[in-house]
Amino acid sequence: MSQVYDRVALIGLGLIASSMFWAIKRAGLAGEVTGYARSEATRDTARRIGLCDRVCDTAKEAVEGADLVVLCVPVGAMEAVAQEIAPVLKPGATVTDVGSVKRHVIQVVSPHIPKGVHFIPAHPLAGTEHSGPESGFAELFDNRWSLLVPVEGSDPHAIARLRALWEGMGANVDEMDADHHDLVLAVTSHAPHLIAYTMVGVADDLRRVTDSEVIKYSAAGFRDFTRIAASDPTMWRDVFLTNKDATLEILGRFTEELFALQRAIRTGDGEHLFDYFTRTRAIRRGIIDAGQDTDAPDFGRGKANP
Ligand SMILES: NC(=O)c1ccc[n+]([C@@H]2O[C@H](COP(=O)([O-])OP(=O)(O)OC[C@H]3O[C@@H](n4cnc5c(N)ncnc54)[C@H](O)[C@@H]3O)[C@@H](O)[C@H]2O)c1
Ligand SMILES: O=C(O)C(=O)C[C@]1(C(=O)O)C=C[C@@H](O)C=C1
Repeated sequence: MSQVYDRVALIGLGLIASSMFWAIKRAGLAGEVTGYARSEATRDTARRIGLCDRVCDTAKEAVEGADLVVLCVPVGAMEAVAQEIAPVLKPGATVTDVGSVKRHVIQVVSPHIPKGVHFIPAHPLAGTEHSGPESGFAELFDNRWSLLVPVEGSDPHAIARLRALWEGMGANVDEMDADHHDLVLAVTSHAPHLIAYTMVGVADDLRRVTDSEVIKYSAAGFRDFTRIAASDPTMWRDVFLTNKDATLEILGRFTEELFALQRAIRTGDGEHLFDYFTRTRAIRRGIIDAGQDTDAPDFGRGKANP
């Protein structure tokens, strides 16, 4: 892979920024990568582990002269960072972000982007429950989607360049409108996280009744919930506060379906339960067949589990 940008600046040195750094280095996609994080402790850690070619003590210093600036902070911090770096953005540079919500980021960041600077929001659909500068790894984006959400009048050449960066980091790239993005992610990511947080909260409430049995006999389903519910509280608080409408819409539908299932259990309607689970099983199969669950073990599909 050849170099896509001369200089890239990463603002906020957590899971996504550190993974981007290692993926950029793996493929030689940038000449120099600078980085900035708000806390001195994070900057020290970054310097110690060689995260970024140059770690700067201010966001402005990191951004000066950069051809690409990537905002890798929680969604609720995007506006303040955009406002701070705006005066030093290089004409012709591109600003992008990796936030999990897109309409809100566009609303609060766009007004701060000077004329002559491109703004192309993005969102990699890849992550883990870990956060911070030491949690990143070069393979995070391999074979995952990264969605570009161009705003009105986005320059096609700048979009193509950002696409080349994400493809160079191993991702498959698609473009999507911001509102559609926020609705899709409310279904596939935001509501599921809230449900996991709730389920683990319920288990915690029951702790006095069950002692430590919930942990001791934790079955696979609950373990998956605990992994998701260990995700960063700041990040997820911001996601729910900024993707309010779409999340509430999906939770409304979720509650209706939950009530229907609750009723089927109470009335002994096995047919309803069986049909429902048959339909949802087919969705899982579809995801695996589309090759989008790289973590899924092969359960011998087509043999014992067709
Ligand atoms: N974790 C995921 O699974 C995931 C996946 C895709 C996208 N995202 C999005 O990526 C962004 C970063 O998430 P992450 O998982 O890398 O988070 P993280 O917690 O690992 O890192 C965030 C970094 O931003 C820094 N920061 C916070 N406020 C700041 C500010 N005002 N100025 C400068 N730095 C600040 C923090 O100190 C930290 O270093 C978020 O917007 C999130 O929604 C996360
Ligand atoms: O795998 C995980 O741990 C994640 O939660 C990653 C995940 C997701 O929901 O898939 C979380 C938030 C993002 O914005 C994108 C990806």
